[in-house]
Formats: sequence, C-alpha cells, structure tokens
Amino acid sequence: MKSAVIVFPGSNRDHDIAHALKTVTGQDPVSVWHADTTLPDVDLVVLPGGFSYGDYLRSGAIAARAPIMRAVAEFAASGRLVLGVCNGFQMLTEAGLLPGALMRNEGLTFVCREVLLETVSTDSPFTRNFAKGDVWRCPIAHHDGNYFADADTLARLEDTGRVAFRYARDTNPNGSINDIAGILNEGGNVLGMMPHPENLVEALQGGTDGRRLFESIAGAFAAA
Ligand SMILES: NC(=O)CC[C@H](N)C(=O)O
Repeated sequence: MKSAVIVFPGSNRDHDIAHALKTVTGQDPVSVWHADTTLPDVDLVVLPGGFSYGDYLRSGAIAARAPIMRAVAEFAASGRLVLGVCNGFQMLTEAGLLPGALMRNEGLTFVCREVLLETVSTDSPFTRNFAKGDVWRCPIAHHDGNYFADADTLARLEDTGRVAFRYARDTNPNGSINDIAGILNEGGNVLGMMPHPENLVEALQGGTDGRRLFESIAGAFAAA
C-alpha cells in the first residue's frame, strides 16, 4: 500500500504518521510539501496533526487553501482514501471535504491526555478491522477539537453510519456534540478524527490500540 503525507509549515505529527504507516505496512510514505500541486501515485493521502500556519485565522483554515489541497480534493472525489488526523481533520472540514466545524474546546484550554474511543461504524476501509462497540485507548492533543454540526447534518451523519468514533465512558475532552471524535464522508473514503491513533501503534508508545486503524487501511488494499 502506497501512501503520502502532506507536510505544511507547522505540521508536527507528520513523522509520527509516517512511522505508524511504516510500522504497519512496511512501506515508507512519500512526503509531499503543501506548495506542491500534484500528488504521487498512491493509495492513501494523510493530512497530519500539528499547527499548520500557526493555527492563524482558524485551525486548518489556511492549510485548506494551500496549493496541494486542490489535488487532495480531486483524489478524494475519485474515491481514493484520505485520512485527516487532528489538524488534518480541521483542514478537511475547512476544505469542505467533511461537514461541520471544529470549534475551540469547551473548557477553552489545550487538552493533552488519553481518552477512550468507541468504534461506531465498521463499514469503511478505515474501521473494517474493528468490531462495532469496541472501546479503545487513544491520545489527544488539541485546543480546537469541539466538533459541531447543525441538526440536519448531524442527523444525516448519525442515520447513515458516518460517525466513525465517539468519545466513550465520559471521556469527551472538548464538548463535541454527540461525543463525536471522528466522521466519514458520504463515500466512506475520507475519515477525519481528532485523536491520534498514530501515537499508539507499538508497545514502546504504551500500547497498540491505534494499530487497528492502520491495519484496516492496509487490509483494505490487501483484500482488493
Ligand atoms: N495535535 C494537533 O494536531 C493540534 C491541532 C490544532 N492545532 C489544535 O490545537 O486544535
């Protein structure tokens, strides 16, 4: 499985994601600079976590208008896989590739801790290796993770199995509506999530709970 990680000025989890992909798939992803306008021939594009453009204006807002994002939008429209983690999720909503918005955390502070996630939808290439209702550990680190969508959008997400992950057992760290931690686009080929599964893929990191997400993606290609 070939992948690319887009690097923006201020990205800080690009190496973490690259390490997770290498650990699980055995292949190093290609690094693509935000100012590039074309993507290499890959199966998966990742928008990593961090503080792109210093979070100026709104987290992810400037990155969503970076030159590479036109190619990312076309890549997503062709049905290929796009994963946005944390700042990457913020970029996906700002770019209109996922609905809703990520507002300032309810407590108005940066939150860096571990939460519990419940897998809600297993019907996507990103979640196929999970069981519905699985509860797993995942680290978070953000100040703008408070997911919000209007009532119609929320109903559509809930009714069509597009909520991928929810904060479980009262661990919602940011006030996200319906405890939403990650959502899918209509085609199921774009996933945005605030928590960082790339930081829990090997024992040295304190556990391997995040590994299944990368194994799901890799498995989707092995099965194809
Ligand atoms: N870890 C991250 O990706 C941080 C995301 C974003 N800059 C925030 O703090 O909300």
